Formats: sequence, structure tokens, C-alpha cells
Amino acid sequence: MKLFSKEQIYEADRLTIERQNISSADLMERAGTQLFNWMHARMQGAQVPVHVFCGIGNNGGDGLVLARHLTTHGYHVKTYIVNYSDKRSKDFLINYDRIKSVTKDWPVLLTDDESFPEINPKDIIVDAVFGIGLNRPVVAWVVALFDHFRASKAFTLSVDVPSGLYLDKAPEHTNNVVSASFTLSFAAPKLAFFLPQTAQHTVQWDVLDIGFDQEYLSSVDTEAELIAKHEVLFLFKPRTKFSHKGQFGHSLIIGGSYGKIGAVTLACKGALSAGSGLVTAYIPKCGYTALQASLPEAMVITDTDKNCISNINVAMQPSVVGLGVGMGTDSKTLKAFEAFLKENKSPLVLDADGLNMLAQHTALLKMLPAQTVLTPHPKELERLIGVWKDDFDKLEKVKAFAHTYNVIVVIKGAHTITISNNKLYVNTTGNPGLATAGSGDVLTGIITGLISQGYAPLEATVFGVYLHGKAADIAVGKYGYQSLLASHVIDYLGAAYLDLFKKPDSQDREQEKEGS
Ligand SMILES: NC(=O)C1=CN([C@@H]2O[C@H](COP(=O)(O)OP(=O)(O)OC[C@H]3O[C@@H](n4cnc5c(N)ncnc54)[C@H](OP(=O)(O)O)[C@@H]3O)[C@@H](O)[C@H]2O)[C@@H](O)CC1
Ligand SMILES: Nc1ncnc2c1ncn2[C@@H]1O[C@H](COP(=O)(O)OP(=O)(O)O)[C@@H](O)[C@H]1O
Ligand SMILES: [K+]
Repeated sequence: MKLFSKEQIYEADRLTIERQNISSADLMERAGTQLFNWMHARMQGAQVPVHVFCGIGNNGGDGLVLARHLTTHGYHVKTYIVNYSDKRSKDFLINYDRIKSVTKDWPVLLTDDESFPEINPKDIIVDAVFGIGLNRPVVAWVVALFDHFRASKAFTLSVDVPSGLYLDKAPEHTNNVVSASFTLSFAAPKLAFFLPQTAQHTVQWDVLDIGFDQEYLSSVDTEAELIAKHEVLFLFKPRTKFSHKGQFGHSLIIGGSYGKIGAVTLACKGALSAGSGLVTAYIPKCGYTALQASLPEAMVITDTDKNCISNINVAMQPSVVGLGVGMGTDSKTLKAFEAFLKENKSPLVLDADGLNMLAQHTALLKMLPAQTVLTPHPKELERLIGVWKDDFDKLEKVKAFAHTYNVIVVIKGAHTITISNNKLYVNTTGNPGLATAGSGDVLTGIITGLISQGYAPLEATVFGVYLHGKAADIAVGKYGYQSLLASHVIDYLGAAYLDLFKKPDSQDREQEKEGS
């Protein structure tokens, strides 16, 4: 699913009005009616007090349409105008007149010297104060109103975005944004719903289709894309009856050091379970017995050094190399890494200490093969690109970094974002059960194993991140967040593959639609 920028949403709005020959008030009527339909389907006429807070722009206009429909359908509605500016939008004014014609209970004007209405915990707040038009800090009394919403503990439904949220930068302060229980976002969710600093502003979200011009939506190229089953399904490479292991490549996993051989075992097993034809581990001598005993499917080559990698010497030409897990950054290992990069001809996936060595010796970055996949967690990323101001700044910095070195960067986190060629692929699978030792090693193995089978590095990364999260989502049903181990993610990788072709039941469809 495409994640549109603010400019693209305004353009969709303009083209829809032009091509469908409707007025902007008609489009607002659609938006407000969809909001009403969503609430009506869930409330079924329940007499819960609904407080609709409207700004003075088009987001407020949507709120007025909703309030009018709630009123005419007999709901218990109270409407307020949050008067943060005198510059009302045309369609706001049209709908201000319309609501006055259906109720004697006119909207209450809230200004900075007004005391706020009482809201009980069992009431519902509709937040239509600011939408995507927010372009400067929210004034103090409106922030106080948002605090009042929070203090009420009432369910808060935000229209399009939680008010106070910018689409392209972090808010000045978290309190400047409404804490939405649910956001109904028009046409598509917003990128801010998936970033660590801003995702917290809405617990859940859903998308409302307001009939934007389809031709524009399908042809416009967005910088960010949301990756769910629909997006990865076409990447899948089926196997034929006469397939043999020689067709699925040979992955070489280089890493490990004394006490950290398990990381290599997890990565090798991840590569095999992803479908790599053969897997060889290159590890220090100390890990030989442990790895052979725990993973009989893998082949093992040992370094001359007992405790760390000191000289990467393999006679074969692997289809792909995954390097860095549990590897340490010993000076001997660094030398071996540099010598390896000079000779290496295979596609490369770098993780953990592979990344730490790059960060310490940035000259090595120029030696990476094109489209090397880097999989940093936040701390490793900071070592590579330096500190960032906010999540949007981080994305810009990573885009520039990926472009400069022609690499693919996987920003790992709750919503892992893969960046390549100035595009952002935002993953939707995974859960807090993955916040456990070794889950990143498994991901390295999965991506390596996919490249080995012939997936292009970017395809392997986007697909691998999806499968890794999906396996965890299935496994968590059995283990719960706390007891999920990295090994379980491997155990459920097969289920994640099979799930690609499972017919969605209605519950799955609901979950895919509602970000949770
Ligand atoms: N366009 C579409 O595709 C569709 C849009 N729809 C809906 O419209 C929403 C966007 O509406 P919008 O453009 O009128 O902006 P909105 O968020 O209501 O803000 C109002 C105005 O406030 C101002 N302002 C900004 N920051 C401020 C601040 N801190 N403190 C004080 N004032 C501030 C700023 O005006 P300014 O003063 O800068 O001229 C801004 O224009 C969108 O989210 C969706 O809900 C749907 O109806 C369907 C189709
Ligand atoms: N809260 C979370 N929700 C979803 N995925 C998560 C969460 N926390 C961590 N992950 C995922 O788990 C993996 C952790 O990787 P990493 O920190 O490198 O682990 P390790 O170094 O222990 O192998 C990443 O793929 C990350 O996206
Ligand atoms: K809003």
C-alpha cells in the first residue's frame, strides 16, 4: 500500500474534484459520511455522549459533517468549534451553516478564555481539530485542550490524523498531539503512524476510502510503501517438481567468536529454513563441535584461530555471504574483514559486528559490493550515520547514506524500514516477542538464504523482513511475547511461507486493515 505525502493527498483531492466533476464540499460530505458510517456500524444508535471538537479548516469541516449525521440519526452529540484562527475554510463554513439547520443545539465556540466542557470517561471524543494542514506549533490553550482530552480518559477518535501530528517532522513535544485511541485516516495511513517517536499517538488506525481518483492513486509514485502480504506475494519464487539443491545456492555465514557461536548457528539455521540449498559456516575453531552438533545440516569451516576470526580463507565461491553475527571486533578480525572485502565477489549481507567494524573504519564502506544489505539495530545505525534529530531526520540521513554507498539499509525496529534507492519499505509484521536475543541473527540468515536462492538483494530484504515478522506473529500464538525465542522464529518460518497462500478469513482482513 502506498503511503502518500501531504502534497500528494492535496493533489488527489484537487484531481478528484476535477475529474469526477464534484465540488470540494461534496468530497467533504463523502469524508464525513464515511466517518459517520464507521461510527454508526459500531455504535448502533447507543446513547453515549459524543463530543465532536472541530477546528476551522477542512479537518473541522469533516467533523461538522459527521456531527450533522450523528445528530440527524438521533445520537447524543455535542459539537464544539476550536477557534484557534479566524481564517475559516470555505467548506468549513458551508458545513457550519448546514449543521445549524439540523439542530438548535448550535456548536459551542471554544476560545482561550473559555473553560473546557466536562468529558466523562465513558463519553466519546471526536478529534477533528487539525488534519494534514498543521504547519506550525499548536498554541498553548489548544495543547491544554488536548491535555483535557487525555485527562478525561474517554475513547478518542481522531479524524485523518491525531491533531497536532505533522506528516513530515516530529512534534515539538509529545503533549502537543492528541493521544488517539483510534484514527480514521483518509485513503491511506500516514508514515508517521509507523515511526517509533510518532506511532504512539494512535493506538490503532483504519483507512477510509473516500473515492479519490483511482488513476492518480495507482499511477503516482510514493516515496514510502507499506509492506503486507499483498506486496510480498508476487516476490515468492515457487519450486518445481524437479528442483534440486544446486538451484538454491550456497550461503556462507561468517562470524562467531568465543562464547558467541550460537549467533552463527541461528543465522545458518535461518538461511537453511529460508530455503538456501547449502549452508557453510566459517567460524573460529572453538565453535566446531557446538555448531556441528546443533545443526547437522550445515557444513563448517574453521579459522586457524581458536577464539576469533583471523583470516577468512574459503576455497569455494558462495552465492552470498552473511557476515558479522557474534564476530567481535578484534584487530585480527578487522584485518581479516578488510582482506575479505578486497577479494570478495559475492553479494553480501552485513550485520552486528560487521556493521560495527564499518562504523569504526568508514574507508571499508567504499569496498562493499553494490547493493550490500546492512541490517543495523538502532544503536548500530547510530554508529554508522551519527545521531539524528528525529525519526524523519533519521530517514533522510539513511537515504543519503544508502545512496552514497549504493547499499540497502534495514532500519530494524517494531516497524522495520528498508531503505534503498530513496524508497522506504515499511514492514507490517512482527511483534514485541522479537525483542529477544538472537532474533536479528535469524533475520540475517533469512535474508542471506533468500539471496542464495536467486532473490535480488532488495527483494530478499523486503520479503525476508516480512517473513521473519510473520513467523514471529504466528509463533507468538503459542509462546506469548515473553517466552518467544529466536529459535522459535525459525521453527515457524515454514508456517509464514504457508500463510502467504492461506485464504484470508474475515478476522485476518480486519487485522490487516486495522493497524494494531
Ligand atoms: N485535502 C483533501 O484531500 C481532503 C481533506 N480533507 C480533510 O481536510 C484536512 C486538511 O484540511 P486543511 O488543509 O484545511 O487543514 P487543517 O488540518 O484542517 O488545518 C486548518 C488550517 O489551520 C491553519 N493552521 C495550521 N497549523 C496551525 C496552528 N498550529 N495553529 C493555528 N492554525 C494553524 C492552517 O491555515 P493557515 O493559517 O496556515 O493558512 C490550516 O490550513 C484533512 O486532514 C482532512 O481531514 C477531507 O475533507 C477530504 C479531502
Ligand atoms: N517490539 C518489536 N516489534 C517488532 N519487531 C521487533 C521488536 N523489537 C525487535 N524487533 C525485531 O527483532 C530483531 C532484533 O534484532 P537485533 O536487535 O539485531 O537482535 P540480536 O542482536 O539479539 O540478534 C529485528 O528484526 C527487529 O526488527
Ligand atoms: K484530527
